[in-house]
Amino acid sequence: MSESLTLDQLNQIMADADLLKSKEEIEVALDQLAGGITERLSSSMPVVYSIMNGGLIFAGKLLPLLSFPLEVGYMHATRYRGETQGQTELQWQALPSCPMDGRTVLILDDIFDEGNTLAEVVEACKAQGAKEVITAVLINKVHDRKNTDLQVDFCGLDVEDRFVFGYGMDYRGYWRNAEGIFAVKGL
Ligand SMILES: O=P(O)(O)OC[C@H]1O[C@H](OP(=O)(O)OP(=O)(O)O)[C@H](O)[C@@H]1O
Ligand code: HPA
Repeated sequence: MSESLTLDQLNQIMADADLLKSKEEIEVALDQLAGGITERLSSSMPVVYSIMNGGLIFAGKLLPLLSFPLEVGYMHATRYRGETQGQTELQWQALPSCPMDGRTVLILDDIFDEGNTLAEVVEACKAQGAKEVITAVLINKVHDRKNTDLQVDFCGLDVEDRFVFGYGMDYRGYWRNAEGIFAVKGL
């Protein structure tokens, strides 16, 4: 575990960060995502899972834009655990909170980076009997280090290959609340 950060250091991280996507750009992307998801799933009565913690804000912003019947659940799977490098092993801190047997499942997560998290979550949902598993992410990080062949069904925005925070994504546990997508200086 890396050393904890002080208030001054955390404020400096924000002051030095580069804004990659503004609130306005994200809102446009959310509207487009909602349109596509509605077209595909409005007759499916899906159960929509957000992957905690990162998926929290994405889900909170997207769900009110979907005006069709759905159920909401959560699961908590973590690979980075407050660090800037992912671990090989995905740690489940909360298993899916509602039954998915025979259901259409929509998984919401903040970022598709190396892809391990979403790939493993999709497999877990299939193993639990989901009829189909659809994935949506706010951000896809563009690089050639994807560890999976999984193709995300719905993606809001592409970002460059830097460590990002905001809109649910953390820098060492902090700044998930930042209203925009920022890249940490030097990372
Ligand atoms: O595509 P990958 O390289 O697997 O990374 C993406 C995952 O990493 C982050 O979760 P994290 O493990 O940091 O847990 P958290 O959501 O609790 O912060 C993020 O929320 C995604 O779930
Ligand atoms: O760039 C990132 N930022 C925050 N969390 C993440 N999880 C995977 N990649 C990232």
